[in-house]
Amino acid sequence: MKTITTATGIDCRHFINGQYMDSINNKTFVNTNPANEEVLGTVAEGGEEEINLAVTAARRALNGRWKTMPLTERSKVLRKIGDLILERKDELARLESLDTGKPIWLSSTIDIPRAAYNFHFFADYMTTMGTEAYQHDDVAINYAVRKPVGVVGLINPWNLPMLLLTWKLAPCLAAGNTAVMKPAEWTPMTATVLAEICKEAGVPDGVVNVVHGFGPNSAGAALTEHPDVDAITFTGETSTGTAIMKAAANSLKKLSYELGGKNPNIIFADSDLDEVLETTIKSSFINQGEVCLCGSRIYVERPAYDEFVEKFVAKTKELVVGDPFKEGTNIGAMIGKEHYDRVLGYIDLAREEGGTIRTGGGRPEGFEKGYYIEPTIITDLDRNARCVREEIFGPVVTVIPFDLEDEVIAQVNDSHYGLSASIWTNDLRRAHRVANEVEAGIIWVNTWFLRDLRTPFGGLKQSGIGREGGMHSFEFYSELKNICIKL
Ligand SMILES: O=C(O)C(=O)/C=C/C=C/O
Repeated sequence: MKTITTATGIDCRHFINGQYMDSINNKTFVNTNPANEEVLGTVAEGGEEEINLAVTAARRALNGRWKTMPLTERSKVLRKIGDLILERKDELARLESLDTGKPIWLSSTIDIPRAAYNFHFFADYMTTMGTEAYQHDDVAINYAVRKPVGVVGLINPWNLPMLLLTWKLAPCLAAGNTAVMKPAEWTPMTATVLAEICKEAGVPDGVVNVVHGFGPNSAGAALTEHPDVDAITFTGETSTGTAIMKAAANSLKKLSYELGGKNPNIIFADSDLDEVLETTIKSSFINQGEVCLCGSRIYVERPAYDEFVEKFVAKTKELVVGDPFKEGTNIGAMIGKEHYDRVLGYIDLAREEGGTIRTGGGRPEGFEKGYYIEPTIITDLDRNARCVREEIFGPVVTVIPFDLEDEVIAQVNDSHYGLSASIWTNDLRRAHRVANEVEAGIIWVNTWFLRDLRTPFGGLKQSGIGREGGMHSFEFYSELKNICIKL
């Protein structure tokens, strides 16, 4: 594997049964850097044949060394993966920023360290797991044992590629499963390197497999339809989630989904505005707004509305959009042309819907190449405007005033999403009351994206199915068997 010494990328091949390999038909597709539209390398284009090879390897590996390996040894392997990720942090951060367009400081301080922590966390957590037992009078004793689900398909998004891949792969392996990973076509590089890191850490051949591909009838579709894949875990757009569910239905696969969101950020007038602004800049624009948890619907209690908007616009204007590898860049490039056009389309729609663009609103000056969009704040939109209701997944937020608590809760809950929400207030009772009423799976009060990996993580409604995190990951990545012994 060519390590990164220049601003170029690497060629990405499949990783099946412990070996890198090209596609059987030698087909490849080009991987492009969204920050300058230059070629980073080629990617093996996988399909049904490569998925079949990977699933066969994963099935065989289920009953090999991985099954007989003592729990403490498997825990050490996961810990070693985390260690090796940290050893290669700079290389992995560079690859992640080349693939995604996100600033290198973000890859280096969040994406890659969190990827390592995902493995370190589950390496520890897996050794603390218990199950349950019940004494049935003097008649019988019942006890439950956890067994792996089996072969798991991991279909990975492009916004936080390594953070999210490891968030799923770590518990998947901790529970004794084997994995076939399908990275997003725009971000193949860190997943490709992760495969060799797993092998170096002692993961037996066939336990971890990577198959690249894109578009319809590709590796992703083959993985979701494969009869010998027991479960699918997916993070991404709600519409793709629906398609996967249909494909997985015939073989009744177990599904874990973290899907889209249109997350409210509710700011009451009694909150500390400076503290609110510092976090709201992040929850609005970090990672180019390409985070499913971003607070893209901002509701401000009317007494604080004008001051908030004025200060929020001023701070947003200070943000630097540009080269992900340049010191001082706050916002990098969007993932690719298609998404760039889609987000710009929403900004145009906001104008048509009567919105006022307070700052941003398009492509920044001075960029010949690359998919850059200015951080954009929109006010004066009706609550039913599409830009208020639909996920934009870019550096674009709407700000809406409200007067009454019940009013803002009703507006916030009037959505088919229900992933996360932030609530800002110093009124303790109101914080609990509003948190209790908001329909979302993840609520932050006076903060955002503060993560404790033991907590249940996932969305309601069309934002997801199931929860991952701590015990909840094991609920998904294992099967509980109850054994009843007659005394
Ligand atoms: O922090 C996490 O565990 C996580 O899953 C973040 C998801 C962000 C999606 O865009």
